[in-house]
Amino acid sequence: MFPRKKPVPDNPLDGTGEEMVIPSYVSFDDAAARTSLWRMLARLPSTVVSMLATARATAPTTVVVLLAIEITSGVASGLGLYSTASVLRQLLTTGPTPQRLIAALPALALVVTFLSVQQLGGTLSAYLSQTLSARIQYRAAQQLIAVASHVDLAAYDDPNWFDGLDRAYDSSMAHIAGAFSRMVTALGSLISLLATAVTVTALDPFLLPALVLSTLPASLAALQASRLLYDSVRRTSTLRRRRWLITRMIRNEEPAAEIRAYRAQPFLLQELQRIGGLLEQEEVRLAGVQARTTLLGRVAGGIGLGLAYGLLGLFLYTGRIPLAVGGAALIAIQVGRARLTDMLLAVSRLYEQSLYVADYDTFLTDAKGRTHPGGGRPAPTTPERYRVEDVSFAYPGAERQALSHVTLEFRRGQIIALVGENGSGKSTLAKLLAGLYHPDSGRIRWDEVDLAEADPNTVRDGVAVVMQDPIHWPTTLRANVRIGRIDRPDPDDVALRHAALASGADVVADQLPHGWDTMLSRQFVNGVRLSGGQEQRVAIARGLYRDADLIIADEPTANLDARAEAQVYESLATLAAGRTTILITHRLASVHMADYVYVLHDGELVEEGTPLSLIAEGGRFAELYQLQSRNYQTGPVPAPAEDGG
Ligand SMILES: Nc1ncnc2c1ncn2[C@@H]1O[C@H](COP(=O)(O)OP(=O)(O)OP(=O)(O)O)[C@@H](O)[C@H]1O
Repeated sequence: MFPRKKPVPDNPLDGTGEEMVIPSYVSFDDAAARTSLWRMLARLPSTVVSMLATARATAPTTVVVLLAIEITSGVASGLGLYSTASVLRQLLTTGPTPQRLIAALPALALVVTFLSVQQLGGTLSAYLSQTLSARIQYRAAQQLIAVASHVDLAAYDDPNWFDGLDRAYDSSMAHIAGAFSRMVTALGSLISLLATAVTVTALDPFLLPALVLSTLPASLAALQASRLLYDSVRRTSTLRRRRWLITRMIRNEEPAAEIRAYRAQPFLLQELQRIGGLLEQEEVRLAGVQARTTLLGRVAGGIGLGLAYGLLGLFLYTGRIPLAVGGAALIAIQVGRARLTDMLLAVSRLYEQSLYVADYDTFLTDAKGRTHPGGGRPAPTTPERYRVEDVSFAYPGAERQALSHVTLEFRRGQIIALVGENGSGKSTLAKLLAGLYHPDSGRIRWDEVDLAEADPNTVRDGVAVVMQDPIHWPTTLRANVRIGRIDRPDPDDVALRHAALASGADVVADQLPHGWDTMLSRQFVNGVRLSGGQEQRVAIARGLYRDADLIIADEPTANLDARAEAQVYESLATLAAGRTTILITHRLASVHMADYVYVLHDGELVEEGTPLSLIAEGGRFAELYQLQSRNYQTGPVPAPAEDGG
């Protein structure tokens, strides 16, 4: 069992131990994973229906052909068995051997024919089921990614979301296709089994229980072993994701320098070892319980088989069945056992995979619940007023509020600066203003439209965000800027060059070996890696190319040199005309370009006013401003002479 107590964090990378606890999101499914065998079997029909529906949506004709083939080969196997019994009957009657052989020939021909049909059907069915499985797998993975890419940003603050996503992705890639193949196998075996059961019953109805007795226990044990495996996979999913994150840090280019500079390898390796140890412990535990379960099943199966043969012997001894029928019954029992074993093993695998398919379905439902349904009032295209009304907001799962009762307002055309110390809530407020999150209480309005009721797509259309840590798309420089508004027609690159000029990205393009067509990722041939400042210029160009009414620039010049910074502020000032600009910055000198400043502290709005009035007031802003400007007045710059000369 995993420890449920928090371990003592002796490693800086130690988590709280929470990853060892089953997340609340999975508690329902976890309960399902611990359910009884009978409830487990009861869920199979819904899986079969869901798989058939997926398969029909993917390739309807193939599904029908596949089912027809399975039914044909199942019936052929039953008839083959019946013909085998006829052959035996002919061979075991009295009379000269050559005559008996000749008499058995027609039945023998039937056996060969039916077995050939069965073999041919099996081959065709395997081929069709494999191709269909591959198509189902790609379709499921595509659907999953499409749904995930549209969920609201808030999902990404919830660790359970990542667990669900990882599990569903693994399921869609590995198990959905497998579940379909298993279902075909189970269906084929079931049809064959029914045909065998009919044959056995035709020979003697009392032989049927013997058949069931000899197979059922081992198959039930297989089902139980599958359930145990699934339970274990669920319990370790967060842990495996953590291992994956750490190995990804070691594999990726970006953290490589810092890991080495800080010599952080021992910490990472120690953490990997810790996780590996826990997973190993779980594997050993699982192997033990699975082995016990399988052994019990086999012992019970052995007893069942003994009883079956005993029953057959009794029938022969008492003369209930003749020797010929006994021989045929022996073969039928063996064939029937093989069919039942095939079917129950396929069902056990199908059951196991049905749990993963359920994960996938649960994830899709969960993701839809986390996605704005679309629609709503269209946001105004050129709002005159933006209002934040008594807004409070805490990130999902966070104990502290990131914003508390914030009220402010600004008009179109203004440049608004949001300032405050680290963690004061500036970026959060900007994200709420952009409609990326919604307040827990209070409202954000563009004119009269409450963003919580607005169509998110129209809100997005009205905002250009230059993020603090912008994405670097692994594509060309040109596409990196154009992605700002991918559907904007710009045949002669006029808008592109305009945005580039204003942001300084034109200089970046001039410095690159293939100009605008340079690939911005070293993981591709001829790709390059930009410097932090160059990346920032490209991100600003992307924001400007978006040509939106509200520009949110979150620390847009943090990585820029002094000249580029001056250029960006100049451009922002020019672009601000007729638009609204929200500037988040720690460079308080640049705040002078703002019309109005809001100062946040611990999520609360503590000061507001024009830059000059705030400096004059001598409050928090003035204090931060003085602290920063002192850096420019000391050091190498000589203090002014006392006489003022
Ligand atoms: N995605 C998130 N999930 C949970 N908490 C978050 C998230 N983003 C920010 N926070 C928390 O919200 C608070 C406000 O963060 P925010 O990023 O808005 O501050 P900021 O003023 O922009 O800081 P900085 O100047 O460092 O960029 C902080 O306590 C931060 O830890």
